[in-house]
Amino acid sequence: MWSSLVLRGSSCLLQVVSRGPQRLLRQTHQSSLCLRFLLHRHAHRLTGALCFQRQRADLLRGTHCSPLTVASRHYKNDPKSTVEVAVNPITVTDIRQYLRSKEVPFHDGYSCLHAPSIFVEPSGVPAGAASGKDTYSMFIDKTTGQFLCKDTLVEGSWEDLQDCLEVMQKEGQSFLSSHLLLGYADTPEEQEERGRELAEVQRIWGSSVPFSDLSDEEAQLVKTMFQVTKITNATFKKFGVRLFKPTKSLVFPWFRGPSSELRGLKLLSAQSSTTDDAGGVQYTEATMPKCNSYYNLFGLPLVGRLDSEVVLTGHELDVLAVSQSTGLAAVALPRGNSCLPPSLLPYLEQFRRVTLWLGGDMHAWEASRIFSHKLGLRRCWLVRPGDDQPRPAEALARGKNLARVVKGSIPAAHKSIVSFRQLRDDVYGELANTEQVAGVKWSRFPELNRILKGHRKGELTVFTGPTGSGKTTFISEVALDLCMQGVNTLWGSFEINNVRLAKVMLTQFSMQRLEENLERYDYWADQFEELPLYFMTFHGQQNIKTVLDTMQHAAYLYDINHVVIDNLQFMMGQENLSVDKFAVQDHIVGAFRKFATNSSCHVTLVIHPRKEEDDRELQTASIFGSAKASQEADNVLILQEKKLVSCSGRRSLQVTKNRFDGDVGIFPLEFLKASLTFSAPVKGKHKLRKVSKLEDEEGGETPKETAPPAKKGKADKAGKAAKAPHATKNPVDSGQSQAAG
Ligand SMILES: Nc1ncnc2c1ncn2[C@@H]1O[C@H](COP(=O)(O)OP(=O)(O)OP(=O)(O)O)[C@@H](O)[C@H]1O
Repeated sequence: MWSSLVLRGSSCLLQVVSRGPQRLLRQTHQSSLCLRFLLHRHAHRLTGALCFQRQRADLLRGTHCSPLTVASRHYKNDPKSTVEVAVNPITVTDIRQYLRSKEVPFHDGYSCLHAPSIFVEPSGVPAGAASGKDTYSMFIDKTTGQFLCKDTLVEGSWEDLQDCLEVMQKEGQSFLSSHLLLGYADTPEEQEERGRELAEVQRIWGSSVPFSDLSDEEAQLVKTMFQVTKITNATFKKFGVRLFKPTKSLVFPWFRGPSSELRGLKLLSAQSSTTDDAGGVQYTEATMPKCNSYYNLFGLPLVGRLDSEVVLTGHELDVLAVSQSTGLAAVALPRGNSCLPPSLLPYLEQFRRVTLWLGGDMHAWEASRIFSHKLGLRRCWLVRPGDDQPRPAEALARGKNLARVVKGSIPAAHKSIVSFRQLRDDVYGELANTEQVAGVKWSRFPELNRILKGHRKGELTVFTGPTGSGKTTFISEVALDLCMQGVNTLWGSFEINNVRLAKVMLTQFSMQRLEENLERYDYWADQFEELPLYFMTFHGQQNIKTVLDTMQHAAYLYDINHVVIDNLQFMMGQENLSVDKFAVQDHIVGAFRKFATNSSCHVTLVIHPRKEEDDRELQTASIFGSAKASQEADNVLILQEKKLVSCSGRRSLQVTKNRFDGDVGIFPLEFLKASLTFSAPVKGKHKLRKVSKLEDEEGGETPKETAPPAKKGKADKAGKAAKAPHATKNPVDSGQSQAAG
C-alpha cells in the first residue's frame, strides 16, 4: 500500500491517495506527524491546483527519482516486499535557490540549512533579523533536502516541503498550522502493533525501579555487574536510568519532543564475557521499538539550549561516564558506531564542537572518521582509540582523566599535505591493531579469512566466474555473512529481481529448504528483516550515473559499508555505443573505484569473463575488458568451475589478487543445494593450497606448494558459528556493545 495523506488548507482540501504494491519510506522516527506525499509520481491523480503546482515544482527542480529499497519490518508476513526511498539528487545550491525564490529566510548550518518553521505562527521578530535566528527551528538537510521542525516535530522530504510552501503561497498564508496536516494513515494492523508496543514500553518503564529507589546494596550490586562502579547513583538518577528487575536490565528511556513524551526504551543486560580472560563483561541490548526504528540520541533532554560543545559516544553508559567526569554535554548514538542516521543531524546542529568518542577500537575510529564528514569536518574532533584511550565508561573505570582525553582529541579536518609526524600515530594505530585493520572476518568462509584476512572498507573487489557457475549464489552468501555481522549492505542486482535474490538469501540465512518448511517462514523472515540490508530496485540495463547517485544517497542515509553490483555488464548498454566497449568499461570501473575510496565503502563488482575455451581455468586476465578492472581492484576473486578439484562439477574459489598483504590461494567449495550455501568440505578430503604471489604473477596455473589445512583458531570457530544462523548479531551488538566493559 502506498500512502494516503491529506493536507487541508483553509479553503482547499487536497488529497493524495495512492495505492500500489510498495510504500514510501521517510525518516519519520522523531516525529508524530509525517508528510508523505507521492505527488511527483501521482500528479495525475491530484485535484486541482496542487497538481499544477507540483508540476511546476518538478520543472523548477529538474530532478528525477531513482529507486532504492529496504527490507521493511512492517511487512511481517511479507518481508520480500520492498520499500522505496525516493532518491533526490538535489544539491544544496538547488535548495538555496528554491528557498530564495519563495522568500524563505535561512542560514547555513553544518549539515542543515536553518529556517523559521512554517508550521508555527511567526513571532513578531522580522524574518531574517539576526536576533530571530535563534528561533529558526526548521532544519533542512543539505544533502537530501529532508526537513524537520523541532517545535512541532513535523518532518518530511524535500518534495513535501516544497508542496507546503507552494500551498502557503497559493493560499497567501504565513504559516501552515500543523493541526491542519493529517499524518499518514496507518493500516489497522500497524496501529494495533504500535499501540501494543507503546503499552509494552509503558509497562516496562512503569515496573522498572528508579536508581534512587534502590537500596545502596542493590545499587552497588548492579553497578558491579555492569562494571560501572565509578558511576555515581546521582548520575544514574540524572539521566533517568532505571532497573528492570525481572531481567536484571538497565533501562534507558527515549523521551522525545518538547513535551518529553516516552517514545521507547533500551534494555541493557550484562554477562561475564566468555572470551575475555580479564573478567570483562559482555552486554546484550534490546530496544523498543526494534532497532531499525529506534532513533534515540540518549542524553539529548539534558543538553542545554546554549551548549555549544558535545561529546558523541557509541553507548549510553559512555554518556554517563563523560557527563559525570567532564561536565560536558554528551549523547549516545542509538545503534553504536554502526550508523549515524541523517534524521538525527538537526539535533546536533547547535554544537560548534563535536568530539567523537565512539569506542576504543579501530572500528570506532573508522566510524568516527566517516561520521565526521556527515557532521561537517571543521567542527569535529576525534578521540584516537588506543590502550590509553578506551571507550569512556572503561576509561572512567580505569581512573583516567576523561576531560584530558577530550581535550587531546584531534581535528577531523586534515590538510592535503602532511608530514610523517602527523601520520605517525595513524601508522602506530594500524600496527598495534592488525586484526581490526584486516577487517571483518567471515564466519562461514574461514579460508577467505586465511587468504584475504578480512573484509575492509574502501576496497574494490572484482569477482568473476563462468556463466551460470553460481557467481550470484556465492557472492550472495559471502555478503550475507558480513551483513549478519553488522556490515550495512546495499545490493544492486540487475540480473535477477530482488524477490528472487531475497529468496536465495533467506534460504542461505535459514540454511534450509523453506519451501518445505513454510510454517517456519515467519520465524526466519522476522530475523532476516532485522539485517541492515538494502536493495536497489534497478533491473536490467542501467545508467552508471543513476546507479552511482543511488549508492551515494544510500551511503549517506544508511552508512552503507558494502555495495554489491551484479553485474557490471548491465551498465554497459546505456553508454554511448559508438565508443569502444573497453573504454566504457574502464570508465565504469574507475567510477566504482573512486566511489569505494571516497565513501570508505567496499564495492564488490561482478564482471563476466571473456569467452574462454571450455576446459581452461580462468585467470585474472580472463576478466572481460582491458586490464583496468584487475589493476584498479584490491582483490580479484574467481569462481573456478573445474579441474582444480578432483570431482568435476565442484567449484573452487581462487583469490588471484590481494592488495592488502599479497596472499593469494585457492580453496574448494561444496554446494549444498537445499540451503544454496557453499561451505568448506571436510578437512583432509580436499587439501587447501596456498599459492605464492610470485607464482601467480608469473601466470603459474599449477601451484606446487600444498599448504597445511587452516589452523585451528578464531577463523575455525567462526566457521562453526556460521552453521548456527540463529546467532545473528544485532548490528549494535557487533560493535560497541560487545566490548568488554
Ligand atoms: N556449485 C553449484 N552447483 C550446482 N548448481 C549451482 C551451484 N551454484 C549455483 N548453482 C545453481 O545454478 C543456478 C545459477 O546460479 P547463479 O545465478 O548464481 O549463477 P551465475 O554465475 O551468477 O549466473 P550468470 O552467469 O547468469 O550471472 C542457480 O539455480 C543456482 O542455485
